[in-house]
Amino acid sequence: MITLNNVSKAYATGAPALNGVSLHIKKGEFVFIVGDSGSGKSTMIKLLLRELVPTSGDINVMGYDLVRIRHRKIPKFRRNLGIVFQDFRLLKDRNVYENVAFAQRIIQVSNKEIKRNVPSILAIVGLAGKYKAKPRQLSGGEQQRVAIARALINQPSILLADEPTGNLDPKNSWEIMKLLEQINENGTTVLVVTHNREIVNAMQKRVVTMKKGVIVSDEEKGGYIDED
Ligand SMILES: Nc1ncnc2c1ncn2[C@@H]1O[C@H](COP(=O)(O)OP(=O)(O)OP(=O)(O)O)[C@@H](O)[C@H]1O
Repeated sequence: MITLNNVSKAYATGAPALNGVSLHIKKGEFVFIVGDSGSGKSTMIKLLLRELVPTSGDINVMGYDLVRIRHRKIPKFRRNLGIVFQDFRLLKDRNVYENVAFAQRIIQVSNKEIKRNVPSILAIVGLAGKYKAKPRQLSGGEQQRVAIARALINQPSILLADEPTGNLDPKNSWEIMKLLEQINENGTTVLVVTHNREIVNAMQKRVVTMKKGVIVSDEEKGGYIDED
């Protein structure tokens, strides 16, 4: 489903952000990517989204060769991916329903289908009663649920979450992680970049640890490795 083969990425300045990274993630896995600030986690996410191209090495996601993919095929490739960020990135002047529906309008789903799909995804994320609310009327945890609904509405095979609990308190963080786990149990491959040590240790999932652009450990049912 996701294969990185000896991938390096150097920016114009500084040491390479990724340096010879190889990683294979199978369909249906739940994987945490952890590591210090600057270890290369965001760079890896950007490479998987094809926002960046590696300096060397190969990346294959869902059968797409992301080094050689043609530009016009990138939007279609990205439909396989849902993405959630630390800062939610909701449309502030639109209500919950519209924030989620928007992702379907972009790919020209009919209004009739949108009216069926949006309530059903809002029920899955536990927001059925809040469809008229604007983002500012919601808690951080609720806003992240809207973002997750938006990421899932087009039924991606892979969900990428970049620090999804970075702005949340422990209770909401835990609820969001449980929701991601449930989504994974329903068949979506889930990758979560996080600094949340307690959650990583408690969840007993695969943990890939990065340091200075290399993978220093990759463990099934792993934990958060302390620095030094
Ligand atoms: N656009 C850029 N130009 C130059 N260097 C960059 C750029 N983006 C990232 N870097 C550098 O690449 C390295 C890896 O950065 P990256 O953002 O991937 O780390 P990270 O693990 O996601 O960090 P954080 O946890 O703080 O988000 C860092 O040394 C960073 O300074």
